[in-house]
Amino acid sequence: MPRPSPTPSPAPSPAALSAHRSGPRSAPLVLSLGEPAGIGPDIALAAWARRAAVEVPPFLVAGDLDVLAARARQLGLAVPLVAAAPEEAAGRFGEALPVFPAGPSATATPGRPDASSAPCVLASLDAALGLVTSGRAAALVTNPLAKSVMYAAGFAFPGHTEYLAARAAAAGLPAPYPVMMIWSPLLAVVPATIHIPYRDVPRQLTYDLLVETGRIVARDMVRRFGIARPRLAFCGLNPHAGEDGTLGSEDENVVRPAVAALRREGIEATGPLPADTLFHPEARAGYDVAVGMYHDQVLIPAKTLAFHEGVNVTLGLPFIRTSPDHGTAFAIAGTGRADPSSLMAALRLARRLADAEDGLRRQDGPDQESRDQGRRAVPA
Ligand SMILES: NC(=O)C1=CN([C@@H]2O[C@H](COP(=O)(O)OP(=O)(O)OC[C@H]3O[C@@H](n4cnc5c(N)ncnc54)[C@H](O)[C@@H]3O)[C@@H](O)[C@H]2O)C=CC1
Ligand SMILES: NCC(=O)COP(=O)(O)O
Repeated sequence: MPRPSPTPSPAPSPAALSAHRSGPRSAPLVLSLGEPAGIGPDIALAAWARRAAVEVPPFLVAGDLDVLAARARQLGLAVPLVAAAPEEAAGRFGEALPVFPAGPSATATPGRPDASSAPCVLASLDAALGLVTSGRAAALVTNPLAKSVMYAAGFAFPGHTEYLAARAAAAGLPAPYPVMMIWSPLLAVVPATIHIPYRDVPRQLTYDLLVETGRIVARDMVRRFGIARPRLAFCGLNPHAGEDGTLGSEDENVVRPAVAALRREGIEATGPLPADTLFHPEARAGYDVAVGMYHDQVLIPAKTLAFHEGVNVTLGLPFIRTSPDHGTAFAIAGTGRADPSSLMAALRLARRLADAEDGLRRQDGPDQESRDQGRRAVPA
């Protein structure tokens, strides 16, 4: 079988550009399908099935309806599906799971991923992105994709975080730098470096990266999360935050000056702090966001404390994007064992952030609204 090459769709859509006029408050959330051989379809169906019991905001899935229908049959879930435009989704959500048909079908069976799914994954993501940047959907929620599957098919980005920022920037939207945050009511963390090999961390951990990350986190915590003076705790890179420079130089030479620069800008930043003692309850009470130097330093405590409540939020994007904090969980795809709680938390947080953004836009007044209407949408 020829290897599919996932190609982002290039052409701008005039209809999408003008549709930004619709206000997010009236628009539903859009969920990408994610890796079809993983648990994305399972948790989308389960979230809809529990919509009344646990308050799930209306959403529609962008992607292949047949994948969802087949998974519902396999799981024995009576979830009616309806092809719908975003404008119809909220009205249909009570009776059926709305699906915005997009892209080719996938042939991979649950638990057995192969690169043939990549075009289906990417078409769903691009369609969802187009809906959110054109204002037809209020926020983007992404189901997990399998990075190795996408890489094998030629996908040139480490993950959603970097892909979405690149697409926004290519469309002329302001996307300075994408910042990954794993958020739960217990703990919010940001890895300053994201999906890179460990050996590259010290080299990529620069003063500029930390200052820019701190600025974006502080700004989004104020604007989107409503925390008036967010407290940012920066982990050290080395054991004991370098023990005054005796256990590595990065803490003194890179992290401390970056924290000082953020403080001069009025941002409440502290650090470098020893990471091993930053996550017990008393320590957590002292900050709003822990900024880690590498992925696992902060994702391990976040997922250990709140795996099923955790939400992956991308800060620094010109639109709202959330995601469950977990991956494709191939071993349990199609078995009925996938817990949809993290997806439901991602949907609820996306709704909350979109409503907050909408309120701010209204406060900013008609000038801001007309600037927003002039924004370029990322083509679906
Ligand atoms: N946002 C995204 O697109 C993400 C994608 N991934 C991708 O997922 C793939 C698998 O990654 P893993 O490291 O194995 O992590 P994983 O999160 O898929 O699985 C880790 C463990 O947690 C369990 N698990 C995960 N979600 C669950 C749920 N909703 N209910 C019950 N149990 C659940 C799995 O069965 C497994 O035992 C990789 O290809 C990775 O790239 C991982 C994280 C995020
Ligand atoms: N470990 C989190 C993760 O892999 C999520 O990546 P992304 O696809 O949201 O960029």
